[in-house]
Formats: sequence, structure tokens, C-alpha cells
Amino acid sequence: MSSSKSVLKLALVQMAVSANKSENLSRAVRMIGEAAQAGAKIVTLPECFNCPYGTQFFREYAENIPGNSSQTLAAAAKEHKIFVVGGSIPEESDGKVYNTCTVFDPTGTCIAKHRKIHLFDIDVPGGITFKESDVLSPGSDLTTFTAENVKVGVGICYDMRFAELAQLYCKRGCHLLLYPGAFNMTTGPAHWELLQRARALDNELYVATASPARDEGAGYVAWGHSTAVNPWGEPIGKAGAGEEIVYADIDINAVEKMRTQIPVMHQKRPDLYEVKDVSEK
Ligand SMILES: NC(=O)CC(=O)C(=O)O
Repeated sequence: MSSSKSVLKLALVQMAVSANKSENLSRAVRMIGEAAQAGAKIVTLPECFNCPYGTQFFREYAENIPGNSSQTLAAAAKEHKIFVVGGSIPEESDGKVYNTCTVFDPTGTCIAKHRKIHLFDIDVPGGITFKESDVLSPGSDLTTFTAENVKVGVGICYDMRFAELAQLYCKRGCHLLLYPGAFNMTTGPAHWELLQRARALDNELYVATASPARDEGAGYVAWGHSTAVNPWGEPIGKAGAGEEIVYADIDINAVEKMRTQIPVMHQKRPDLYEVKDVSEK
């Protein structure tokens, strides 16, 4: 790995998730430690890392933030002096349940919280039917944070399908988009990598995903294949289906280089079309 200050090592933890919440938390803490030992400065967990992915589970596993799961991640971030992007957990707040990602800095402070904006409501006959909105409420905020000199935009899984969200993160100066996610055996092979490469190339930045490991016995079978893609649109790290940690170097110089060489950012035609940032405060 380059010793340049512009390079940050990212780890994508593709962990097995069971019905046992405390086992999931212990596993997450152990794998965060392993990634930190390997030199990672940002460690990302999967969507629903403490709970099986399914509408029948979200209410039962839901917690307040701060709560046991988020405090466990805060302690891990502080112990290893790294950024932890806490995949997601079902969050309970004011009687509603959200699919929420918390982000901790190397002091263990929660510096960002992203509630999944676009709920996964789909019906593919012969493939998959899922309706998160039966139980979950959507978030309404874009979420960014800065890790050393890398600006990161956060989305959760289905959020990745919305090109406009990624464009707004790009407009806000992000170098990396992180999407904890759990695609499935229908949409995973078809769309998972394609979407990451599309978001990366359109916006000339890094895109990375962290999925749960595949469990063929689960009600919802995750595709796995946690991936990192560079600004050129090339996968630079990719898991298989099982439990593993994927590493990728995030180099903001590579983002700048791509944007200089192919300067689409400056060649847009706002006189003809524009993605407006209506939510910036
Ligand atoms: N699980 C999701 O939120 C999204 C997904 O699986 C898909 O878009 O496909």
C-alpha cells in the first residue's frame, strides 16, 4: 500500500448474520478488530448486521440510537482508533422503525446517522417480492462525513438504485460512496455490480458495498459479493458469497485525476438539465 497521505485503506466486512443479536455483535466486533489489525482506517459493516433481513424481524430487533448495538460499535471504533460505518440496524424512534446506519470516528463519537431514504418495495414475479414499507419509515436526509481527507456519502442498499442521490453526493464533494446493502439471488447477479460501476463512473468517484455473507438457509438469501469500484469504473476488490473481509485503497488523487482527464463535471448542460440539491441546509 502506498504511504501517501491521500490513500486511506477501506475494509468491507462481509459477515455472517444469524438470528442471535449478541452473537452478531460479537462477530462484528471481532471482524472490525481483524480489519483494523490489517491497517484499515474505515471499516464498513453490512446492512442489517445485527438482525436477519426481513420485515418480520425489524420491529423485534429494533433499538434506540444510542443503544446497545451503536454503543458496541462506538467502543470498537475508539479501541482501534478507526472510523466504523455501522452497516445498518433497525432503529426505533418515536414509535417508528427506520433502517439506519451510524458512523463513528476514531474517538468513538457518532458523527453521522443515515436512515435509508428509499424503501425496498419491489415485486418481481418468479423472483422476489419485498415490502419494507410494511414496517419501516423512510429517512429524509442526505448523509456525508469526512474521514481524514476523504469525503464520504452514505446510502443503504436500495438507495444505490437512485442515480440522483449519488449525483448530489458528488456535487457535495464526495470522493467515496458507501452503501451497506443486502441484494438477493434475483437482483444481485443482475444489478449489484452494475449499479456500483454505474454510480462510480457517472460521478467519477469510488463506490463500495458491504453485504452479509450468503446463508442458503435464511428466509432472505443475500447475494454477498461486497465490492469496491474505482473512479474508472473498475472493481478493485470483490468478495465471493461467504464470510470474508475485502480491502481497497481509496486514493483521492485518483478521483482528481479521473475528473481532470475526463472532465464531465464541467461539461454538464444545466441550461438543458440539472439535478438540484433541494435539501442542502
Ligand atoms: N435490499 C435492498 O434494499 C435492495 C435490493 O435488494 C435491490 O435493490 O435489489
